[in-house]
Amino acid sequence: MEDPAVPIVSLAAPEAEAAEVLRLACTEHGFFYLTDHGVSEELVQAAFAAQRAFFSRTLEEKMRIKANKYYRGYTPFAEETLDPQRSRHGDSHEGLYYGRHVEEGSPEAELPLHGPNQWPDETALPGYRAATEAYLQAVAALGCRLLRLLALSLGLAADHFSPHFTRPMLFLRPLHYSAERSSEAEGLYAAGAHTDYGMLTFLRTDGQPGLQICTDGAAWRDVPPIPGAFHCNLGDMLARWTNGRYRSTLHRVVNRTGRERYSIAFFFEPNFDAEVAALPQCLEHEQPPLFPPTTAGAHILERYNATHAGYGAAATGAAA
Ligand SMILES: O=C(O)CCC(=O)C(=O)O
Ligand SMILES: [Fe+2]
Repeated sequence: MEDPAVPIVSLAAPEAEAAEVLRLACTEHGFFYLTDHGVSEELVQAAFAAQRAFFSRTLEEKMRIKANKYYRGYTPFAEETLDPQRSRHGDSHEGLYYGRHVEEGSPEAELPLHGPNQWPDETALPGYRAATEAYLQAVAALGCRLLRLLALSLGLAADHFSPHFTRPMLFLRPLHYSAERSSEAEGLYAAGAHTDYGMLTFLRTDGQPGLQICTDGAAWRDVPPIPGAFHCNLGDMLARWTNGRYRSTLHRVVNRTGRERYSIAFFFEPNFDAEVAALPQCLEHEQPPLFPPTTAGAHILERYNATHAGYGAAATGAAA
């Protein structure tokens, strides 16, 4: 077999071995494939079937669950511009956001991004909610497994990150890319170049190519899907936490096929109030931290505001 584009972390390997592969992947690539992860293919395919059914509804129907003030729900085509510098159009995808359910009126719902999900009508899309929730739960459990390995890979106790994930922020983001070909000349991208904001991202795609990464500041490299594997990558928050030792790598999606594409991203983030400050283990030779301490919530909100046209309006309750 040809060498994979980025390392493969197998959860079937002994923990110490997997942690070592993960460490190399995180320091050199910021991306890896995750295999033997235990999330059943049936569940994944059911989640994809549900999203295809949702995105095939009319715009009017989809807009009934337009992202609310908690930023959960539907975001139409071009609402997101991941690379405002190079893009002259909004990204050619539409999407959805779901998270951990937070009861309206509960103290936690006072926090930005925390609140109830908005689900499409069950009679129009029977089974949609069950398939999507089952997938969300499965990837969240996988996220917890990865946290252990991540801690071990940094030479920390396996449960180091656990206290920061007692009320995690979970963002499930089903995406539907249009068939429109990307054009660098026209500043049109399926998903513009960006780094992810948070801690860990778990991505599945429908098998269509398009995802590219840039690790050297110059060349874009394809990261083709491996059947059954997750694409995983690290976001800026983990780079901050590890004082730059673990990389948050620039990536984008380009459409060269003229075909539609579906993917489901899952962003696994700490509690809103979790403090994110450089780990002492990552401060070599008394080198000062590269970033001031922050909280997970403040960090995420800053990035949402920069990339989502609808976010500010939704969060303040203004008509978008
Ligand atoms: O759809 C993909 O392949 C990548 C999506 C992505 O990078 C993101 O949503 O942050
Ligand atoms: Fe991304």
